[in-house]
Amino acid sequence: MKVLSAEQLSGADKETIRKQNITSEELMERAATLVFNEINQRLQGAPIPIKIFCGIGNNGGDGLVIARHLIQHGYHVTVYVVNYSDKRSEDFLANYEKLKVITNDWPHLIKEEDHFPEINTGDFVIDAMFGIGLNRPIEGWVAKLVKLINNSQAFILAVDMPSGLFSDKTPGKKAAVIEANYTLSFQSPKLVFFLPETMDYIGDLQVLDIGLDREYISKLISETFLIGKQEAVSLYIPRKKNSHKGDYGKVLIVGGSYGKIGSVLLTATAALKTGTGLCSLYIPECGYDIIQTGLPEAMLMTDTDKKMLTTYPKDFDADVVCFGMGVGTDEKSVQALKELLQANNDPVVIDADGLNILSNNKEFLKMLPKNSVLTPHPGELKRLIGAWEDDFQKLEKVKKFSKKYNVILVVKGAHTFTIDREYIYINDSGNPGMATAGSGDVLSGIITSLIGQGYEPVNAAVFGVYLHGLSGDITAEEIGYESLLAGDIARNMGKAVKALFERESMESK
Ligand SMILES: NC(=O)C1=CN([C@@H]2O[C@H](COP(=O)(O)OP(=O)(O)OC[C@H]3O[C@@H](n4cnc5c(N)ncnc54)[C@H](O)[C@@H]3O)[C@@H](O)[C@H]2O)[C@@H](O)CC1
Ligand SMILES: [K+]
Repeated sequence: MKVLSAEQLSGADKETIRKQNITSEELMERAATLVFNEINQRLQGAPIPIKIFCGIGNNGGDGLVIARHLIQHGYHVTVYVVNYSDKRSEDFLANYEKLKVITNDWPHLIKEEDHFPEINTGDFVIDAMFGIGLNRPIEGWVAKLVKLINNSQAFILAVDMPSGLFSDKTPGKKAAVIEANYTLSFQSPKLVFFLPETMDYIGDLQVLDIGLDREYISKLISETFLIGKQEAVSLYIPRKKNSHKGDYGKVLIVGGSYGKIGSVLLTATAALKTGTGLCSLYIPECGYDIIQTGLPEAMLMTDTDKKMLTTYPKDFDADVVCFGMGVGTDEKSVQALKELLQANNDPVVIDADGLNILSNNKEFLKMLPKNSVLTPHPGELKRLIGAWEDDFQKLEKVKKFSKKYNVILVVKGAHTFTIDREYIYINDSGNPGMATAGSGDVLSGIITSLIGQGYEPVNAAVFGVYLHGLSGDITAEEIGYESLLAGDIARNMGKAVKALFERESMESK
């Protein structure tokens, strides 16, 4: 799904109004009615107090439409107009008049702190103060109102986006932003919904298709995509009946050191479980028995050093090489990575200490084969590209790095971002149970495996990240977050691939 900017959305808005020959008020009616339907479906007429806070722009207009439908369906509604300015939008005014026709309970005007209502724990608050039109931070008494709502413990539903969030920049740590429990957003998710600094404001997210012109949207050039099940399925390459193990990649995993052999074991298990035909490992000698016992399907070569990697098997012919998990950053192991980069022209996957070695030896970056995949967590990313001021600046820095070195970065987080030059792919699978040791080793194994099976490196990264999250979701469903182990993610890869094609799970994400 395309993640559109505020400009693109308002363009689509205008084109829809023109092509469908409707007014902007009718479009507002359509969008806000969808929000009402969602609320009605969930509340089923429950007599809980609903407090709707409307701004004076079109987000506020949505709030008024929602209020009208709720009142007409017998809900207990109180409407507040957060009157921070007198410049009410036309569609706000039209709906203000319509509301007056159906109720004697006129909206309460809030113009200062003294007008604030009481908000209680059991209230259902609808935040329709600001949407994509916010262009400066919320200040003064409106900021105080936002804090009052946040502190109330009431359930908060945000319309389009939580008030206080911008679509193209982060609001800053001290800014007044609604902390929603649920966000119902129109037509397209916004980039800020997925950034580490701002994702917590969103709560659960649902995107409503408000029927903006499909043709116009399909022609819009977007550089940012949300990857859900549908997008993931489209990347899958089916296996041919007439095939043999050589068709599914000869993978080489290089890593491990004394005390960290488990990492390569996880990577190799994940690679084989993702469908790799032939999996070989190159590890320090101390890991020999561990790997042979733990993963009899894998083949093994050992370094002459007992405890760490010192060299790279230059003559070994692999389709794809993965380097870094559990390696450490000893000078001798730096040499191993250097040899690997000198010997390889095909894309490689670099993770963990492999990334730290790159950060400590920036001259290696130019040696990375084109379209190699780097999989940093936030700490490793900082060492690689330097510190950033906010998440938007981070994205710009990563794009620049990706372009400069011709590599793909998998920036790991609650929503993992795969960045290929100017393109951003935001992953929508996964859960907090996956924040566990070895989860990243498994991800590297999955991506490496897919590259070996013939996926383009960027597709391997995007699809691999999705499958990794999906396997984590399936595992968490079975055993909960707390006891989820990285090895479980690897072992459940088969279920994840199967789930891609199951009807009911197609609908769930
Ligand atoms: N396709 C769409 O884009 C649709 C948009 N609709 C709604 O329209 C919203 C956008 O409406 P608007 O553009 O009127 O903007 P908003 O309602 O988000 O903001 C209201 C106005 O407040 C002013 N403002 C901005 N920052 C302020 C601040 N810090 N303090 C005081 N005033 C400030 C701005 O001039 C802005 O026009 C969307 O978020 C959505 O809820 C819907 O009605 C349906 C269709
Ligand atoms: K809002």
